[in-house]
Amino acid sequence: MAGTGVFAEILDGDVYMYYADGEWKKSSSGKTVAIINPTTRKTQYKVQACTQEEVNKAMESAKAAQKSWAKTPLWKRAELLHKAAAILKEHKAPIAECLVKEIAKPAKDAVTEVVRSGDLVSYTAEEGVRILGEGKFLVSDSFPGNERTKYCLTSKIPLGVILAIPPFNYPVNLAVSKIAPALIAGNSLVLKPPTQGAVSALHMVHCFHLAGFPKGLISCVTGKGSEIGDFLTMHPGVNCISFTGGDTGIAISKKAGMIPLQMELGGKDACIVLEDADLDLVASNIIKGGFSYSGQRCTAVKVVLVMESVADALVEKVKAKIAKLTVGPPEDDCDITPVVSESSANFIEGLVKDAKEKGATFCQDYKRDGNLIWPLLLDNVRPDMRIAWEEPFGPVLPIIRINSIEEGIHHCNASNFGLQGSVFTKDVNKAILISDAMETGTVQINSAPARGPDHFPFQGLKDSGIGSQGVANSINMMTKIKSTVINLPTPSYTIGNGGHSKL
Ligand SMILES: NC(=O)c1ccc[n+]([C@@H]2O[C@H](COP(=O)([O-])OP(=O)(O)OC[C@H]3O[C@@H](n4cnc5c(N)ncnc54)[C@H](O)[C@@H]3O)[C@@H](O)[C@H]2O)c1
Repeated sequence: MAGTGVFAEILDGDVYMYYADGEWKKSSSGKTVAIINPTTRKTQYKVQACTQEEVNKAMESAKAAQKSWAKTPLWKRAELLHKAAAILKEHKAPIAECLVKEIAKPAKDAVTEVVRSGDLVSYTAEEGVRILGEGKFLVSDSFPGNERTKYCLTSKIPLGVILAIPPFNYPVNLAVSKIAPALIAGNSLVLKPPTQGAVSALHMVHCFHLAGFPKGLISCVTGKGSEIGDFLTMHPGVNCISFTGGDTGIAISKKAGMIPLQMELGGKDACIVLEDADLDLVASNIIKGGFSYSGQRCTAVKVVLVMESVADALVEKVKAKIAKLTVGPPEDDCDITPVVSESSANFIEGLVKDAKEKGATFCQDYKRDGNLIWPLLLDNVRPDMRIAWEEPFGPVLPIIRINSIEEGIHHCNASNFGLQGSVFTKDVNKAILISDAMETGTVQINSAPARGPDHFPFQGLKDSGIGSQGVANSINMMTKIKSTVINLPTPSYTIGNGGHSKL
């Protein structure tokens, strides 16, 4: 159970402690932040509201710890990461329980998130020893005007202290996807978990603690993003920010100093359906893509752009599948569970009302109880409706009927987002042309958008982000190239098998 067994150490009374300098600590603020269970809408957990002074201390120890960590052999760093991964997987049940209670993630998906996170940590350790185990050797005579008088040795060096800020919807997976690459590359890390999801993240951090990482190397400071957020992101001790979330990321990018940024932000992933598409395949992908975790995924299908001639048939198939979705608490492993907060539910309701006023066709009755919103398909959505452009982050999916492929591409590209998109057709040549025309970081052919598998590159264009994620990309992003150039007094060439060089 959460907060018991090995995790009893992270709890003080009924308040979860924050982690810094290798220890679980109470904040001197005396204040706590309540974590509301989205299902019961009552306080489920409490975490420390850290002060700016405590953030400063965490930054200082991160800086000190990084210096010796960077001198720790790569294989030893990898070994510790493998150990943390195993501990994480061993304790999947209590961590999954937190995900169920804090963010209403369906029980089975919650377990999957923890196991996937353990796998991600191990994979990153392995990928890291290969990527970081290689450098480059360049010779100068390939560039015009140069003789072979310079040998350039390059290797990848750490950046320093990485600030990691994940969102609520994958508080464990999107935290380890920053922690593991940072650590394998020789960086230290300060984690600011989302409020909803903080306790899952603290349990996950304890697994790293139990693995025996040096003190100060990882810390986890809790508190309101609005209170310590700016202080963290503008902190002079931070050498790189890896952020996943919504528009907050755009504001952070503008405020952050001259440091590398990895920003994975919102999306409005379009699903373009051509006349020759396998409609059963499309319908099941729309259900999986649009409604799993109640639509609260960055890569959820967020708008369907379907050719008019097949729209009626597709809508019928999707409606039939929606009717089979179970709606209820995450503990019962329902398909549709309460959305993360009341304000999120209110926002979704605002989009639904706007669509109603402007004449969208409701394929089901709109139904809401607290934070629980029943799955809703809105047909005949038009570009003047907010739902055509905004990210509901809930189980509401708009369908826009199109009369040409160009119309679909135009709608996709008119969005300020450019995370992923998908195209359904049996004509692979058309699919490639459409993929090239869509201004998104990834296009899925004949499948719903998805971030995984976690070693695939993952990136957004436009307001959807800066940089690229995925195991290898994150490792590279959290390093910098360092060169050492050996200068020879005279050119030196090797002849190989042909004879002896004249010395
Ligand atoms: N592209 C991706 O990889 C990806 C993945 C998952 C979610 N998302 C996006 O995340 C959003 C949903 O997540 P959310 O509601 O947690 O996003 P959010 O932007 O509200 O919050 C993200 C994180 O930022 C923190 N934060 C808030 N204010 C801050 C500040 N001033 N300074 C520093 N940190 C601050 C939050 O506490 C949280 O940890 C959606 O828009 C979704 O599309 C994107």
